[in-house]
Amino acid sequence: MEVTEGFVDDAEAPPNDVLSLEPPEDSPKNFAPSPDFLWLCEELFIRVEDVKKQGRERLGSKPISMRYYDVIHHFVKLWRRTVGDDIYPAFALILPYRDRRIYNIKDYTLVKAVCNYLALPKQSATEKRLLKWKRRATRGSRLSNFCVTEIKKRKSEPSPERRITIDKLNECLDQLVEERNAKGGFKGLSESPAFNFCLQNMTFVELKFFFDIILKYRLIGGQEDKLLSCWHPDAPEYLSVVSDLKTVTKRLWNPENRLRHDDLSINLGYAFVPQLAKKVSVSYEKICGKLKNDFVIEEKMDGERIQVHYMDFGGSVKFLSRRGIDFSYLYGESISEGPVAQYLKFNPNVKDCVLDCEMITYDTDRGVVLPFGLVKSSARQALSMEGICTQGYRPMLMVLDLVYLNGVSLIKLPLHQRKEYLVKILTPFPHAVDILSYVRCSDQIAIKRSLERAISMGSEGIVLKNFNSRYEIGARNDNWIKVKPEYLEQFGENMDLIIIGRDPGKKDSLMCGLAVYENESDAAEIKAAEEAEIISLDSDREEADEPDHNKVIKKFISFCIIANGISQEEFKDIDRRTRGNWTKSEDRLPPSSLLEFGSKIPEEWIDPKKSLIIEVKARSLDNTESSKKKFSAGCTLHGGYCRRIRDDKDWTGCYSLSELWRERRQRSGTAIGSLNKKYPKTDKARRKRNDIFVDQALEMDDAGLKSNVFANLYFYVLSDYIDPELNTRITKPQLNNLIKQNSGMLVQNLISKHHMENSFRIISGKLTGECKSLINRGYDILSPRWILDCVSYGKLVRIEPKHCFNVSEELMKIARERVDRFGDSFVSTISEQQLESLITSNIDSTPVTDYNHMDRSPELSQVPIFLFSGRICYVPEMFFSATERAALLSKIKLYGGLVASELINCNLIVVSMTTCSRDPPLQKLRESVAQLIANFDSPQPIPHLVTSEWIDRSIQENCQVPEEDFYPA
Ligand SMILES: Nc1ncnc2c1ncn2[C@@H]1O[C@H](COP(=O)(O)OP(=O)(O)OP(=O)(O)O)[C@@H](O)[C@H]1O
Ligand SMILES: [Mg+2]
Ligand SMILES: [Mg+2]
Repeated sequence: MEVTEGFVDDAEAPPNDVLSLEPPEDSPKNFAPSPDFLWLCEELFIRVEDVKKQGRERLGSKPISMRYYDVIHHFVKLWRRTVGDDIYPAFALILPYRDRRIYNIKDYTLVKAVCNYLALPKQSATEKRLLKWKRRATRGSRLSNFCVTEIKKRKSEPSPERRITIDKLNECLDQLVEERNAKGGFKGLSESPAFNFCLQNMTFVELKFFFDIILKYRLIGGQEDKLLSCWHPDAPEYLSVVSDLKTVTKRLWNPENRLRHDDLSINLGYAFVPQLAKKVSVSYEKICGKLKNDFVIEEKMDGERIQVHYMDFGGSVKFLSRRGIDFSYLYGESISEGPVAQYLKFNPNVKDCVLDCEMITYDTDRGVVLPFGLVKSSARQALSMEGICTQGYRPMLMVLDLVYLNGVSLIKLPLHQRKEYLVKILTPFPHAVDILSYVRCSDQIAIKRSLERAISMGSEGIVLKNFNSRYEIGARNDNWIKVKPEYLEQFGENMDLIIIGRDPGKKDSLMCGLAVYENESDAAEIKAAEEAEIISLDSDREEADEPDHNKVIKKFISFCIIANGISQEEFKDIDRRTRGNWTKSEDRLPPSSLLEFGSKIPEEWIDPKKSLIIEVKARSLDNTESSKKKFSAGCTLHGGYCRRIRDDKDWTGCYSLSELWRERRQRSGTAIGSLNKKYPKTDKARRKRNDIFVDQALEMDDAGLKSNVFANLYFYVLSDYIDPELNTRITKPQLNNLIKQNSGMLVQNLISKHHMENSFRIISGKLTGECKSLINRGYDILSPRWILDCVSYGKLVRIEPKHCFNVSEELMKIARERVDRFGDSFVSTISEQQLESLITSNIDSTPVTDYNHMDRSPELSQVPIFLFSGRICYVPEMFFSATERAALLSKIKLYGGLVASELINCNLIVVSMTTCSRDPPLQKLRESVAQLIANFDSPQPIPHLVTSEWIDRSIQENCQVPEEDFYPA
């Protein structure tokens, strides 16, 4: 069908009211001249401060939030009655951090400029005092107070003929932006005419708030939403869609005129928060149900989310990140230029439109789309126009959705219709602009097949979208579901954590935190707010633990320390971008309403709202008793690694406590805990994988041959065993098997009398009921550890404390004499696993008898020879020469890793560095990996696949680096 200008009007096209959604032409006007800035200070800022000062002590019976509301309501009414309908000039000053103007003024800059203005000598005592203002700060005091105090001492208050109006101040600020950002001619703040004009003409009261504004302080801290919703009930939500105060105030000035849901929508030229995909861990069947058995399946592309605003027939094009950062200078500002924009081939009748896309990287040398990992690292260095297309890479726009067309928002249309329109208006251009393909499906088999296919193609996963769903701005719900394989040796997805603390002495570690959402705020406040109709309460109970952009972050809590993966440049970058925002903990701790620590307190902390987000690779969760106390989250990450600074996210994008809990719940799933999740007992294929330990035990005993180690001994095995170092479960049948293979005899109960006391061993790793009663009857119970050690050493090892689960005093005494203070055996040779135990116990100073109950120690991974501990690597022969492979294997073993002989047994696959993602052997290998999940009805953990470079880099960095960055390209 030919596309005609009016095709959106066709019968099947959007309902008519969509067409009438053009923004109203009339814009708000003020009838009175601009009020004085002093008036704003007195009518709003000071009154808000007064409420804050009075605090929670009740004045009359009004709760504090009502008192704030009164002040704000009064101000808004006053503005409307005495000034007019355009409140933008005031909002820009009241909400400076929401204002787009960038001044680049930090504490330091301001202090220097003020001292300069006071004509103080360099490094004066005053200057030093001001720079250290935080030390003297009591709660609620700010740098602006201290600056004004110093000015007061030396200058008298000016009494200008005319006060500075709000408009005049805004002009000064505009000018300040220009001065501060002027290329080449950059001047210090003290030389700024705009700044000096304000200093000379403002009263002390005004000055204080002026300083706050240029420092982008939260002037009415916490009351922003009240202010916005007092002005217009839809303003808070609308601001979250358009992220621009000017747009909000221009559109929303008559409270009678409510936005329809659609208006919380796409605005040409302004970033909106894109719809996100939700991760669910349920069966494919349930997923189908959530998607109403009618959905499309797309590949999950790994790049950066980007939205294209195409305007004026391509005369102007904008590429916006989801935070509204404009990347048009990189990709092109109109269709006549730029590495991407010039390839946007739209039907000539398209005047304007908005596309939801993913920007990926295309390898021009080899003609492939780069797999994950490389995209990000290549994009990171390529933030200049020159950088972006050189070195054989180029950006490629993968279009996912069409959400706006010729003045009309399409978000109400069902997905399939948006997709149909998309292909009608846009012609792909090879390697530069493409439309993501999809298939329509209805059952779980399709999901499973697609996931298998994604794995065998080396892709990140798939995204499923309800065929008939509308586009929901900023939502993350069941209409878009992402399905990725789980990975072995990894805890959930990478987490985006907020930096909250650091120890400046230790240059290489950062404390990170989680967000806690406001699910239940203080009951009195909710009531007051409800009465005042200033917040709408979320009634959707089911989604209660679902964070989305509408939810408010209540506070942050400490979670972990990240010591790996942060390069020197990244440290400098973090430091530069947070300078001036750090507080020494010994001077002052953060209010616990903002940031909460456990027993571990960093030397310096930062307000999370002024901090940065890093993407952290999460290997496993440590919820030992000690970490429960150390971090306010009640657990911590073990082996976390910083993959990158997330420039595309701010503090609101922080991973949350509820997400962590969901992940934990899902991991614990059906069985007892995370250990079991990997190897559900019920499943055949799983059980096979579980043979790994047995294999190893046998392998150590020379090529898996049976031995006579247990000849003439009888065994009674009571329970499974969880190996504390490998985090692996060895089941009772496996233990029995191991005993049999090594010539031991099994008894099924104790009634059989045909054995002699001293040729009989009871084995248990758990205090079961039966075990208890046997202990009470005076039997010695040995740990399965003893079985494993005997098999490993190929002989009956002498009983040491670690082999004793519960034994008589006498036996324990003998056992103790066989080891030194740290439990190191005087007799047996030592395996790496055991050395690991020794070192752990040494560090923890755990009593020697406690081995069996020990957790894998986090400190351990810092010892280089345990770098790969827990890793079981499958190194397929076909990718290496014999010598190469032998070298690699010894490296793995040297650093504590194990080698598996079969794919099914491994938790990491290593191929050679020269392997190309399209090599047929690699494709076959990935197909085998895909087969691992073939018999399951929900996503299963699979091993990561890396090139041998991962081994080298891990050794070099002395920690396991992110696997996804070492995928064969
Ligand atoms: N077919 C697709 N449909 C929707 N989103 C896709 C698709 N392919 C890739 N994406 C990307 O996946 C992201 C959502 O996936 P996910 O929530 O796992 O985020 P992510 O890739 O980890 O990145 P982030 O942490 O930024 O959200 C989207 O923001 C988008 O950038
Ligand atoms: Mg992504
Ligand atoms: Mg993510």
